[in-house]
Amino acid sequence: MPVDLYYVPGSAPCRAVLLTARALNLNLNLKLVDLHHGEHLKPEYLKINPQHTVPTLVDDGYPIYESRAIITYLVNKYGKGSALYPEEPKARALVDQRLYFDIGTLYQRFSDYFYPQVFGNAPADKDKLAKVEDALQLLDTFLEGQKYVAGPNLTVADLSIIAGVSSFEASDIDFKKYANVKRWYETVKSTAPGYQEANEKGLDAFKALVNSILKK
Ligand SMILES: N[C@@H](CCC(=O)N[C@@H](CS)C(=O)NCC(=O)O)C(=O)O
Repeated sequence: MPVDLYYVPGSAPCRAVLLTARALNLNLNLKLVDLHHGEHLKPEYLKINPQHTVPTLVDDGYPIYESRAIITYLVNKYGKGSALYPEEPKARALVDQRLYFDIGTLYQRFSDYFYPQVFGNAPADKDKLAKVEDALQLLDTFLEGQKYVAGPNLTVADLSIIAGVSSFEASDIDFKKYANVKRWYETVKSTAPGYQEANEKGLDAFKALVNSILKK
């Protein structure tokens, strides 16, 4: 039974899933969703994901959405014993903490700051920018003396966070001024399996979309 992934190449949460699949050497059956034409709002799609988001994974008929739930599921199911999502409770708790920091703080604050400018024609809000900078400072602190965001090994937390932080490249946020973040970014780029194919390609599509909108 194939594992289907409903996705959009430019989407950061979709890129996190593609990176995880590559790290697990797992082939996904990719199904492009045309958000622009509202394919995600059609009854067939709402049946598998009422939240109408990408990514959505369908494994043997079982749908899972929310990228961080998908990537941890993939390691649980297809990467038994993998360091990508360690089983030891404390090590796992640290990975989970980073994933929740990502969804609730880091990527959330970036979305609050940047997407109204891109998709809502809103002016840049300096208070929102200060919150993003505060989150980047926290990430920098987490990375002090650590190779990866949850310790010495690459984990799904790195894959989720790099998919989001790489999207910052489309904005005016200079995340490379945080020395630990800059070093970590280069490390993950060069050590995450299939990084170029799984993240960089979609990131280029995202940047092109942002540029085309902001130039109008
Ligand atoms: N927290 C979700 C966010 C997913 C999300 O918002 N995806 C966007 C594309 S990047 C989407 O599907 N937007 C369409 C919609 O919400 O209707 C995840 O990580 O999967």
